[in-house]
Amino acid sequence: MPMRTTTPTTPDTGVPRAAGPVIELHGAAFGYGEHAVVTDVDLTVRRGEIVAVLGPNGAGKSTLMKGILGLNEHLAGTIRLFDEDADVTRDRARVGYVPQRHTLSASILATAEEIVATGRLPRLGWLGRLKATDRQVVARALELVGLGDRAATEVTTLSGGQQRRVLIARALAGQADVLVMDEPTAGVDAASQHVLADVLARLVERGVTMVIVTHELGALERILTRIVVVDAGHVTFDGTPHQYEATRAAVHHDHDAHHHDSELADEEATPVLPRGPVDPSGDGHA
Ligand SMILES: Nc1ncnc2c1ncn2[C@@H]1O[C@H](COP(=O)(O)OP(=O)(O)OP(=O)(O)O)[C@@H](O)[C@H]1O
Repeated sequence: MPMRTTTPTTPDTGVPRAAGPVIELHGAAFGYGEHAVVTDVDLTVRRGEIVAVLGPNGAGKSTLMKGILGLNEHLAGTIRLFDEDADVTRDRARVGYVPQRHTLSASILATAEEIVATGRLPRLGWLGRLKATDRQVVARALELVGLGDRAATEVTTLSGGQQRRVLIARALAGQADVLVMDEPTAGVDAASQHVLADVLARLVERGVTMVIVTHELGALERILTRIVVVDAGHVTFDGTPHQYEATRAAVHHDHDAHHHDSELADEEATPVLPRGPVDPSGDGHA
């Protein structure tokens, strides 16, 4: 995995100024069949960024992530991965997917090690056999998420937070440069959220880029470099956590000024934000 560079960083995000784009969407639309769910998406994620994707239920967050991964219909615009047209990228395994935990069905009888080993499949030859080096990669991935001592444990007997870490290790075993995660902290208690955030922080130090769909920032907040809000199929905000907080504060201030004793104040966890700055690197290149 690539190491973090010593290139000068922007004070606001810590992301190297010259970090190249790993995901670039321009005017992109994704959906199912011919029905577009998210449209007009312009989004650039640079190496080393940790981007949270927020938004209400049904806003299109998962649809956008699946679009990046090539798992649904690409209906308009362009997608580039690692500076290559996504349709011709040979190495899609460089983008790892950590799905929601319920993909680990209770009926699966497999150890943590066996689940993580499936992450090697895109990297195996046509015989599909794990070699000694593959086993080492699997063991390292389990160690990296703090489950080195649980390799032989049945996944269904692990806690929710540990199962999520198994899924992260599976994506790491594919030696992904970018991890796209769907709700890694949902339903996980505060203490386990902090363990997960520590695991993700360790990955950041190794230069992994992350795009994380989440309903609430929680323990992830301290590791984020950027926040994107999706609402009703559109990106409605894209900026640093600092800019996000400032915008939220302004929205609430405005809201409170108009609804002093209204019950509406708590109605929406993610307020509809005006479109924010789209260039968190501050170098003029979105
Ligand atoms: N496989 C599918 N086929 C058809 N429509 C789908 C499919 N998956 C999602 N949708 C529709 O796309 C819209 C957006 O759903 P999506 O799951 O992307 O939202 P989300 O923001 O991730 O929501 P949540 O926070 O609840 O997970 C919804 O109207 C949903 O019904």
